[in-house]
Amino acid sequence: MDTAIIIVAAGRGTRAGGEPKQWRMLAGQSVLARTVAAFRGAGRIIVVLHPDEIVRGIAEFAGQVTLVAGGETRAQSVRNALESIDQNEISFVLIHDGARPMVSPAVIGRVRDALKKSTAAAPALAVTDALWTGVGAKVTGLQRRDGLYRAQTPQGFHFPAILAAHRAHPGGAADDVEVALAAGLDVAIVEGEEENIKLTWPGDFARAERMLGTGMDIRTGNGYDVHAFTDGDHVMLCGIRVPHSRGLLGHSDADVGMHALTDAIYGALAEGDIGRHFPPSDPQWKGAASQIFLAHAAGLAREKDYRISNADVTLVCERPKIGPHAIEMANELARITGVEPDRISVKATTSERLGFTGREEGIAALATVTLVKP
Ligand SMILES: Nc1ccn([C@@H]2O[C@H](COP(=O)(O)OP(=O)(O)OP(=O)(O)O)[C@@H](O)[C@H]2O)c(=O)n1
Ligand SMILES: C[C@](O)(CO)[C@H](O)COP(=O)(O)O
Repeated sequence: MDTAIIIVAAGRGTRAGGEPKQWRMLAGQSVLARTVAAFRGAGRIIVVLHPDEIVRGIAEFAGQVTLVAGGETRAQSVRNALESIDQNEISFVLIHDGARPMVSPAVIGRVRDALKKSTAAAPALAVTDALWTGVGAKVTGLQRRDGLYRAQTPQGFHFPAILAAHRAHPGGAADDVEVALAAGLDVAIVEGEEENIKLTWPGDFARAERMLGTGMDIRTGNGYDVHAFTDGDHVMLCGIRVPHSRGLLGHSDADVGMHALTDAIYGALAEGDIGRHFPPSDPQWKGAASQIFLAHAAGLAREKDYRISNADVTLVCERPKIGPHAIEMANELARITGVEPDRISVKATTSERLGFTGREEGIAALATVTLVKP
């Protein structure tokens, strides 16, 4: 193999906090293991580790990679790796941050291809946001963005050229393109990828998990409620006043469908039930419109970054007939919860005249909800 891959992972990850970021787990694999895996088959892999972590590196990568002790700075870590390479065996080097585990074969391929024509090549993304200068959280001026790029790795080089450039450099370069430019090398820009992020700040890990599709949290909850009939001329069901020869008995407006849905949301959030948030012993909820309860549960879900993916409510009664009102009911539940109407279903069934609903002593309702946190 005439290509060496240098993966620098000797930093302390102070901005990310906690354990050095290369060792943290990302979707069931350490960041560094994921980065190393991305380069398997692309060349001879050299991993640069903090001197105190060489033993750990041997345990994790024995026989798969060559380990080199890093230096005080990124540039010094790269230099240590370059000096360890035999010039007779290697023609090209790709230098990559261990903290960029999301690098794709496409980006690696583009850098390698560009080295056929250029002594140096690196991936980057053109700046798309407007750029300002600022002091103390105040905008002080504008910066043209034409011709500005965000640099990524792997940065690729003809080996003798980058070795000489590093030997000649005074140190302190942010990356190897800076070292190459200082030595007068031409550097080709190839297309980078948004996904090729460098894990730098604490929030970057959740972002990477989301990109890998493993950060999604999906929860389901169910709710069940019953209210007995009493004297009256209407019932409130899923927020709709339905004329009927009887009413429903309850502390609030006895909207059995809305209560079941509210409890389903609380259940998915592991937040108890309506009684916990709106105690029946509290006189202020006497005769209350149940949309207060549902809006509270939906708001709690939003506060916790969940959105309602869908909800399904089933009303169990012989009468009144629900069919003519079902769409209006679903629309009302959608309005209160703030979701699209086609994500809410309201349907009904009789219990074939069996049991308390069959004897028309009351109405029962069941609800299922799915909450998603992306
Ligand atoms: N002395 C150093 C410093 C950094 N790196 C590596 O260079 C890459 C990019 O650096 P950065 O994101 O700055 O990592 P850290 O130096 O670990 O982070 P921080 O600056 O937050 O401490 C990382 O993979 C890091 O491990 C290195 O090998 N040797
Ligand atoms: C090498 C690099 O990742 C290219 O974008 C970057 O320069 C590293 O910068 P940092 O200052 O070490 O975060």
